[in-house]
Amino acid sequence: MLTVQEATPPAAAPAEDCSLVTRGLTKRFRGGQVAVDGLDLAVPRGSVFGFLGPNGSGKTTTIRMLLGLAAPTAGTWELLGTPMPAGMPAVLSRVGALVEGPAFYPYLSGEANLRRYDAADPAADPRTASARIGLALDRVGLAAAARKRYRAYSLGMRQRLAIAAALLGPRELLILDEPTNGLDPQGTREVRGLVREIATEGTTVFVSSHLLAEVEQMCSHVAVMRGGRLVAQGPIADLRAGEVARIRVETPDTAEAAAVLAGLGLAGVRTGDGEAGAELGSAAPERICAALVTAGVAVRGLAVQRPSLEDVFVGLTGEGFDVNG
Ligand SMILES: Nc1ncnc2c1ncn2[C@@H]1O[C@H](COP(=O)(O)OP(=O)(O)OP(=O)(O)O)[C@@H](O)[C@H]1O
Repeated sequence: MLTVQEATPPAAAPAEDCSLVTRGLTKRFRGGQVAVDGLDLAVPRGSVFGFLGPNGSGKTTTIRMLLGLAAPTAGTWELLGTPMPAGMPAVLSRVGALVEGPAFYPYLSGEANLRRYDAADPAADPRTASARIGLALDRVGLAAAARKRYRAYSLGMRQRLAIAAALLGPRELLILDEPTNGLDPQGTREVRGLVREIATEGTTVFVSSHLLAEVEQMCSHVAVMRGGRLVAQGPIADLRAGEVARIRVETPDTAEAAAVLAGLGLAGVRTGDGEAGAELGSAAPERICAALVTAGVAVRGLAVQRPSLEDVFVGLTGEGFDVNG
């Protein structure tokens, strides 16, 4: 169920079914600024979980805390069912992460760059490095370009290589901070497709974004941040279930049209300049059209309007969501 934190306790899947759980996670920076405020996240195993919020809403700070790169001021968290930070050494090899873009050498090939990354991991067995690197390149679709120099890679290829670096070794959880930031539309499509593919292989993906449309296309679940606080989280399908479609009739006969809509038992009947509308509910648009025409209403246009996910967020949070951050 989708929950709005102000109204109900936070959602969600029971902790044992989750790859990532936080309870009251808080970060107050020196100087007093609270960047993350009492965050309760529950990321179901196997989900593609969008961590959505405008720039500055606390996403990167949260991700840095999850990975042990910043210490929380308060709260607890678990990765793969293991309490952190105590379990970090045991769990980190099962978690891939892309936080600040990894630095790659422009004059080395993608493969040689990954070799350097792999060699820096003390847990990785050097005898199996080639197989591991080959598999990671294959998973991100760069096998054919493995020998190409990094500087000849497109933006999308560069980001896919960064994801390959996070996928050196089998991962149960992948944490990606704004993986499409700075990419052109083609690169964005490539990375989105890759994230979906990784998820179908059973890896839970936790991915931050400030783009609502992107999360909508890529994710099964979403959590919405605003000003360091969680305002909603749950499956996107539940968000959709909360949408109320409306029927809109363009007509000079607004009063008559409104009377017909009310007569059909539709809720939320409203009239405006040259139009009348109502909530569609389970009514069939063609029946509404027929009823209007039978009643002598001059129908100039008829449309079913389904609110965007952004409209749903506005309804849930009582404020707008700036999709461009
Ligand atoms: N080291 C720091 N010291 C003080 N304030 C910080 C520090 N790091 C982040 N902040 C502040 O904390 C808030 C949350 O920042 P954060 O980077 O986590 O947000 P974000 O949602 O990831 O945004 P972006 O996508 O722009 O990185 C911002 O107001 C930011 O200025």
